[in-house]
Amino acid sequence: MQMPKPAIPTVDLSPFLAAGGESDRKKAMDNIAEACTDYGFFQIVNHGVPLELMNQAMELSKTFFNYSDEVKRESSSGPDAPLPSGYNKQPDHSPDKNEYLLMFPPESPFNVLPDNPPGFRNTLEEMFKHLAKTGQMLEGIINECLGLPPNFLNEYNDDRSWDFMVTMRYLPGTKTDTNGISEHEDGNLITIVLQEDVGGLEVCKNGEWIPVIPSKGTLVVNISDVIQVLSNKKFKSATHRVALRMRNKSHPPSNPEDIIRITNYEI
Ligand SMILES: O=C(O)CCC(=O)C(=O)O
Ligand SMILES: [Fe+2]
Repeated sequence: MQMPKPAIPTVDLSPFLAAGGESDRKKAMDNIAEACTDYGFFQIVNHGVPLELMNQAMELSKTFFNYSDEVKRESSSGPDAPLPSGYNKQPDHSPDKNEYLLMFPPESPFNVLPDNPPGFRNTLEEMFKHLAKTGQMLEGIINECLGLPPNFLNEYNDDRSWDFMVTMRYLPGTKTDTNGISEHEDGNLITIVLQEDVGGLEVCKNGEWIPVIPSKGTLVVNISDVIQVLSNKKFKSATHRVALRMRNKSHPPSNPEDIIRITNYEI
């Protein structure tokens, strides 16, 4: 008999946002510590990012990515830019099949954000602010889970101007070419991913690939290298990848070209 695959745990963050009781908070922290130790990944619900805003960001991203390459490239920072912000597409020879729009915090002078579709820029800026707030809250929680000095993670890098957010579309693969992002670990502090309902994100645990099952309104959190080092490897910076073979009968996306992610990287 085949054993069911283990699932990446989901944690309710409401005790940290509302006036939650101490015991609910402690329970959530224990779940997070266990998830970070076992997988380096967990999912969060009741995180404070409005569902309507997340839906809007996804919808407007789809509209943007459906524009022609020529229009999208109007939001590219160009080869001489000091930083790779704005629109970019992986070159044809790249093993990773995706295109993306990268931004720094809303006030960054390096941002190159599109004017269209209307409201897109503002929506992305709002998403950034919300995810940054969620990131700060998670840093506080992880700080406590690890027993670090109070506020250590929030203060270790108090210059948040290099945090960045990527809105990405995975390109349609082929039968044999299912790679969205090759396996890797993230080099930052923590990463927060808004997965669309098509999934595709997989985490490696003991050599086995475990899918992160998407669920409406849920965000994925992954521990990255900095926390792995600070925790002396207690918390894992897990190897993960995006495999686009979810275009099967069990999980068909409404339109296979609309596989959108919004990912925020706390540096
Ligand atoms: O799109 C995803 O689900 C994950 C993206 C990712 O791993 C990354 O951008 O580092
Ligand atoms: Fe990653």
